[in-house]
Amino acid sequence: MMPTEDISRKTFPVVTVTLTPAVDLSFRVDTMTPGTLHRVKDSRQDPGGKGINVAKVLHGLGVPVLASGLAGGSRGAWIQAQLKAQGISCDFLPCDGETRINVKITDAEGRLTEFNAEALASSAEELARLAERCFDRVDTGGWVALCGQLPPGAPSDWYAEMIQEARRRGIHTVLDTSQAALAAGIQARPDIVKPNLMELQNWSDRLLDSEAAIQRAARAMVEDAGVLSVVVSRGPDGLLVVSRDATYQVRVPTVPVQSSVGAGDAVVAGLLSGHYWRWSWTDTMRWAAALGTAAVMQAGTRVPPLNQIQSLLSSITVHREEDAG
Ligand SMILES: Nc1ncnc2c1ncn2[C@@H]1O[C@H](COP(=O)(O)OP(=O)(O)O)[C@@H](O)[C@H]1O
Ligand SMILES: O=P(O)(O)OC[C@H]1O[C@](O)(COP(=O)(O)O)[C@@H](O)[C@@H]1O
Repeated sequence: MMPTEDISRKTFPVVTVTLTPAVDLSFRVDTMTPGTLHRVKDSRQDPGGKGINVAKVLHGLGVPVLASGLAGGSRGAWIQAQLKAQGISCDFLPCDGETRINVKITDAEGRLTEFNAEALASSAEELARLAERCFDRVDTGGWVALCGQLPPGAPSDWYAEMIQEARRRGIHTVLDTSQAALAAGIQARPDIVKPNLMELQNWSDRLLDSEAAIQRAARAMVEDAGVLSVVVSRGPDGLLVVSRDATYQVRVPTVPVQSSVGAGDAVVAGLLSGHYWRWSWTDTMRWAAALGTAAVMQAGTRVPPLNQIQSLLSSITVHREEDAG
């Protein structure tokens, strides 16, 4: 019998945190019409939740990663069993209750309709234990990816506290969340924030109906809050990347869409892998956009194959727009 890996002492260059995991149930239908019967063409079930998706992609790329978080019930056990079967190291604390199911429906035009159920509540003790275990397992100089909404019961500044503690320990952070957790989290100045357009719009409390408005909102995140880099994912319009001294537009090709679930998580994995390999920022942005675009070409949240990611790179453009300073 193969000895099982003892991960209790091992540290990793990247640890992902998923407080709100889910079993993602993905359906493909021709058209979505409320109030009618839909015959499902394809269906699949994936371990889901933003940090879990980031870990799956990083592992697929060969970047050592630990998926951590909270998971409850038989679905929580299923998620961990699936990750372990794929060879992904995980460290989830058990919590009371049954992990949610999120339903994702993609129509023939690639449009996604999502039903995300309420996540399990977590207690202050569980969150404190998780924070401690997460920091025990990340390399100094490594990265913690704080991904997804906060569960009921968590204070809205939980990510902000994690970011501050990470900085004290010499650990970098990437934040991918929404609503109050995003507003509080950016005040703690993570290294990277990855909002999608809707999350940026909610944060800025303005209609982002022009290129100039989108850029102003992203720049405000950098200048008002002090975030180092804001990477705005814009679906088929690629990425807008704003840092202190520059703004970049990353344009992606038109591709056939199987499912856009997890595309943003693939972008986060792309940013982390570029940092892990010490690539230039331009190469990292191009790679992250290629991962997002390759992800939409897969059913559910299947990890895109390397050759597909590589074949997209030449059709992705990175354009530096301006020097702000
Ligand atoms: N229809 C699409 N065609 C090509 N690439 C896409 C498409 N939708 C998303 N992507 C890629 O995936 C990335 C993340 O997508 P987005 O939908 O903005 O993220 P999120 O899942 O966070 O909402 C985009 O920046 C882009 O690279
Ligand atoms: O924590 P939230 O905001 O409910 O999101 C959870 C969902 O996000 C996902 O991670 C997908 O995220 P993205 O499409 O934004 O990359 C799903 O796997 C999961 O069902």
